[in-house]
Amino acid sequence: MQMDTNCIAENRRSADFHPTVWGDFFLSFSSYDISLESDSSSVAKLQYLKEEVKNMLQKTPNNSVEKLDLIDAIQRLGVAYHFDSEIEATLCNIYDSYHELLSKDHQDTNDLRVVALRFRLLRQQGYHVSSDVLSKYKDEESKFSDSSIGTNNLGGILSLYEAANYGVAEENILDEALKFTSSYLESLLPTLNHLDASKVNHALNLPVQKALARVAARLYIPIYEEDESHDSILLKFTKLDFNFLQKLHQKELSDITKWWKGLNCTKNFPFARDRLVECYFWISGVYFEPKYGLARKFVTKVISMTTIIDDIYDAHGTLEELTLFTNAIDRWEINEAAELPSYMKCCYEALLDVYLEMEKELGKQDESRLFGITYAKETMKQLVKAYLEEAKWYYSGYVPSVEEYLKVALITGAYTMLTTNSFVGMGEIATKEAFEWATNQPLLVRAASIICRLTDDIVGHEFEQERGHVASAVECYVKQNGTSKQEAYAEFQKIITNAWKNINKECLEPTAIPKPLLERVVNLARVIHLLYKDEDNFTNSKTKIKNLIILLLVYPTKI
Ligand SMILES: CC(C)=CCC/C(C)=C/COP(=O)(O)OP(=O)(O)O
Repeated sequence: MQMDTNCIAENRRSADFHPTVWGDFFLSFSSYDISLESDSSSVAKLQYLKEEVKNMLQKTPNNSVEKLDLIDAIQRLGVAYHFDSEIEATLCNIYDSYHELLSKDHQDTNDLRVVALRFRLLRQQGYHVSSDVLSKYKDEESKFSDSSIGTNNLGGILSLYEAANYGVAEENILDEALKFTSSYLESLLPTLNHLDASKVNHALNLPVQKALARVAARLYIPIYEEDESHDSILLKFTKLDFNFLQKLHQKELSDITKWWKGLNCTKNFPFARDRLVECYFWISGVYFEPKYGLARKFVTKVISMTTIIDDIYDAHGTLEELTLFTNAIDRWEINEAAELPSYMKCCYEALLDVYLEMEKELGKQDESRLFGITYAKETMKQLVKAYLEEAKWYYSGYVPSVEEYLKVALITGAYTMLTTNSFVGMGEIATKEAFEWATNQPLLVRAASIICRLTDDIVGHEFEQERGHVASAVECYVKQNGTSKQEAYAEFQKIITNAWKNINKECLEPTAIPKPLLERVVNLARVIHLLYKDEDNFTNSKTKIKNLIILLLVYPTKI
């Protein structure tokens, strides 16, 4: 039966989200054809430079400081994906001779910059090397201090700071190092020259461990260029590669914009956030490499639909409609659409189409890979059931305990759904075992979900409460403990810090599932750090995220 939505329309909440910043802007990039690039001179140049960098990697001795610096630069510049096997082989070799190296009385082994860099590169690669190696940089009182580290040792402090971000639980020495270096770097800022200040600001804003590869690369390129010690071949290769990928991303976004226009959001979902480009930015943070093009397209569509669905549950839908919608999703059957009010029907059909299209695309490649879609749909069903649970709490004015809230709100953060959906287009590496892992709340996904939920609640709860929204973690905490909001924020920050430590731990060998899959989850957490750390830059997308999108997806880097 078709419901009359007009008669209850006046009771609906509205959040007054600002309209899309981008409109049809990316449609203009429709003519780019990557296949035409394959014989062009710019691709030949790119290939040539790539070989040069590879040669450089092969020629530089593994036990040299130059090799560590080269790997660090390649990773920071966002081109490590071209040299995965070379970097893996080098770091494996360094790890094998690590203890021997440390026991030798060698000048490099005492240089904090080098010791902390080697430690970090190995941890980043998943080797659980001991942080005790840093204890010799403490003073007699067993504290890090400027005297123990040496004045004028900016390189050493920066290197220690980056290393300290890779701590796991109970690694007090890294906690102390992070605390000391963060405040020391802050205090140095006013005294530094332009280049050093840029390095410090970059590190404080986006430590390597929390940085999305493309964002970090785009911001690091000018810093690297300004540094006289840069390698000009690597720099040239990085810029060409950045621009080449940018064109590819523009074309993908153009194609997805065509699909989005077909949904006519302004007419069909005027109450919802129209954030397609921001969603693409989110998912290209999860994977940016060319080989994940199909996966990117699929998950961008999924997350854009989820944004509309979230706004239906949080604001526009009545409880009766939401119950209908949840049941229809649970049955996942196109005929169910007939039972829904027209705005929901539109959304339901579009959502089912997204999965159907992916099923067809995957089926063309390999029928045996379709099982991933079943897992992906299942997590979408769980997500809307949790949305409904929150809507019921809202309508009954119920404020749960923090524990009860998180049981539901870690699902409504949508990171289990996005993790699972992000595996679908990743090919053979995403086995049934990997999907089982993703859907059973493993520690890594739980940690990313905690970061997502608590960061979002800290920055968003006031605006949400004003417009009428289920209690967030902040309201639940305050009610349960009779404290101030500030105390709740402080407690949640501690939980977020621990969640990052769990992320670090889960990325150490031996990992539960292959690392390229884990990387998606870590990147999901990194997106939150970037977009939600200070405010909800996704919902209010006119400033920070707009500028990042301009840097990443509009203007090429100057060659
Ligand atoms: C992770 C996903 C799916 C992102 C898509 C956009 C989205 C729903 C963001 C969170 O919005 P919100 O702050 O309104 O979320 P909530 O209503 O859960 O607080």
